[in-house]
Amino acid sequence: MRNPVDVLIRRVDPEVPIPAYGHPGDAGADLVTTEAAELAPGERAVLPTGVSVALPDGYAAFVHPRSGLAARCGVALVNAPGTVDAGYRGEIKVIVVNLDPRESVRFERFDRIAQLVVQQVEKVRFHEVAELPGSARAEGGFGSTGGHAAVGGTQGGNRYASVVSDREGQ
Ligand SMILES: O=c1ccn([C@H]2C[C@H](O)[C@@H](COP(=O)(O)OP(=O)(O)OP(=O)(O)O)O2)c(=O)[nH]1
Ligand SMILES: [Mg+2]
Repeated sequence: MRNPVDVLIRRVDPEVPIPAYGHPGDAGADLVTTEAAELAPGERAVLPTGVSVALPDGYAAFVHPRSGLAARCGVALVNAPGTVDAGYRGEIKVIVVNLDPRESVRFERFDRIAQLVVQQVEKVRFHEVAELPGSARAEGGFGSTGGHAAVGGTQGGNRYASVVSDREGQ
C-alpha cells in the first residue's frame, strides 16, 4: 500500500471524531453531522461536519454519499459528489436530501452521513481551436450506445421505466 497523504485537519466542533476509514482499503473516510436534523420526504438540509481541512496543492476532496443510507433511507447528496477545493478552509458541509416519497429521516448528532474521498486532480490549460481532432465516439452520447431506460409505461396504475434498447435488433 502507498504511504498516506498527510492532510491538516481542524475541529470546528471540539467533540467531533476525526474522519476515519472503516477498513484499510476504503476510499472514503466517514463524515458525521454535528447537528441533529429531521428531513420530511423531499426535504433537503445543509449539515455541518465539524471539520475543516487544508488539502495539499494539487489535491481535492469529494463528498460522496453513503450507499447504506441511500439504499435503506433514500438519502442522497444534492450535489454529489461535492467538491472541496484545496484552498477551502471553511467547515465541510454536506447537502443531504430525503428522496423517500413517504418516510421522514432523522439524523442524530455524530451520525455518519457522507464520506470524503481525497484525490489528486490535474490543472489544465485550455487551448481554443476551430476544429477538434476526430474520435471513434465523435458526438455520440446520452444513450447513443443503447441500454437506456424508456419512460412512460403504466401497469396496475403505476408508471414505470424499463430498459429497452439492449434487446433492440436481437
Ligand atoms: O459538498 C460540498 C461542496 C462544497 N463545499 C465547500 C468546499 C468548496 O471548496 C466550496 C465551494 O464549493 P463549490 O465550488 O462546489 O460551490 P460554488 O457554488 O461554486 O461556490 P463558490 O462560488 O464558493 O466556488 O464549498 C462543501 O463544504 N461541501
Ligand atoms: Mg465553485
